[in-house]
Amino acid sequence: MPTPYTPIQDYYQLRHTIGSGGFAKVKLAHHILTGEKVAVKIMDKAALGPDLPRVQIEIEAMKTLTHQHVCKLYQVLETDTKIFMVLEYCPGGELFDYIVAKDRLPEEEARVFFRQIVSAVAYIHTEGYAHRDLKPENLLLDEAHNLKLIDFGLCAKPKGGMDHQLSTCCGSPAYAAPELIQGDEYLGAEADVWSMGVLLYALMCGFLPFDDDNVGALYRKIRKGQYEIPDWLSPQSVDLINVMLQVNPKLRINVKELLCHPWLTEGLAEPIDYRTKYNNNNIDEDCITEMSIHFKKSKNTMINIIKDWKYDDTTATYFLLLNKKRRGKPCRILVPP
Ligand SMILES: COc1cc(O)cc(Nc2ccc(C(=O)Nc3ccccc3)c(OCCC[NH3+])c2)c1
Repeated sequence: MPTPYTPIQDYYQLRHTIGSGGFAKVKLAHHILTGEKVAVKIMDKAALGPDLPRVQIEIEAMKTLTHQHVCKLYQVLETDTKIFMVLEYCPGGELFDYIVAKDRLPEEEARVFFRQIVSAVAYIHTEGYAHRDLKPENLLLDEAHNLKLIDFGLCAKPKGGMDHQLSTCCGSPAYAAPELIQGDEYLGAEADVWSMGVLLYALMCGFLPFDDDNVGALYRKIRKGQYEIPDWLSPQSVDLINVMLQVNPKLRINVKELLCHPWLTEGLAEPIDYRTKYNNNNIDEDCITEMSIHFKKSKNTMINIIKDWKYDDTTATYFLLLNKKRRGKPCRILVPP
């Protein structure tokens, strides 16, 4: 049965499936104009049902988040029955599988990864978002072995800002903060710090601080906040885990303090730089030139079209050309104008 025509094929050559989850599957694809590889997350609207609004929330979040450690959204296409999210290609797979394969990570390697995780989370918090589902499965490795945060399906942008209390319980139990599973009102940013504490523990230990097959028993352990400290952990790392896994969110370290914790800044002259390396306000010259030739527009017109950020093929072509340039490849469109 040939795949029914979808507009996605005007812009991408779809390849094999690289992942499938609840109501989505992810396929490898090539962007026709630039030749760049991407991941296309394909969702069936009917199957999404009541979860459809979560996808809209994620797409709106992804449109404002551009950061070196957040998986980039390039384009969104919608048909009557499907939603396509064209995403940054992360061939290194999940951090979860990487930890399992190595049993646990040496402290130095865990520190490099954790700096990337903290910078991604600090960035999304400054943009007003909490992720709320931080876990190794939601951190992918790109081809340069850098981490990319994915899956903002549970993220929240509280209307009243990051100090506004949230109440919906979500995310994976083993990484969920006590106040979140307690059903109390909670701050997304504080809950994300707890999840990062569980993540750091998993990175350096290879197992979870709170674990139990019985969910009730697991919740009790999380609320007690007691966990084993293996003898291979250094005193500094134990201190950091301790201040992140504080049951009382008001006693828990916050992201700003996290960025200058001694364990994280070891060997550095200043706190972790979490700012994005992208600047969507000054459009890259080489990309404008290439695109204005291909699309037969003046440079000024091309700049204004790009600055609409419609997340159509123009947005995708711009970011993918920028990616090519960053990887030292020629900033060229492969198809004749
Ligand atoms: C914002 O970024 C998002 C949001 C979201 O909802 C889902 C994803 N999921 C992704 C993105 C990229 C890949 C990927 O590139 N995978 C891959 C590529 C080549 C070889 C192997 C894997 C992705 O993979 C899903 C399977 C990973 N276990 C999911 C990003």
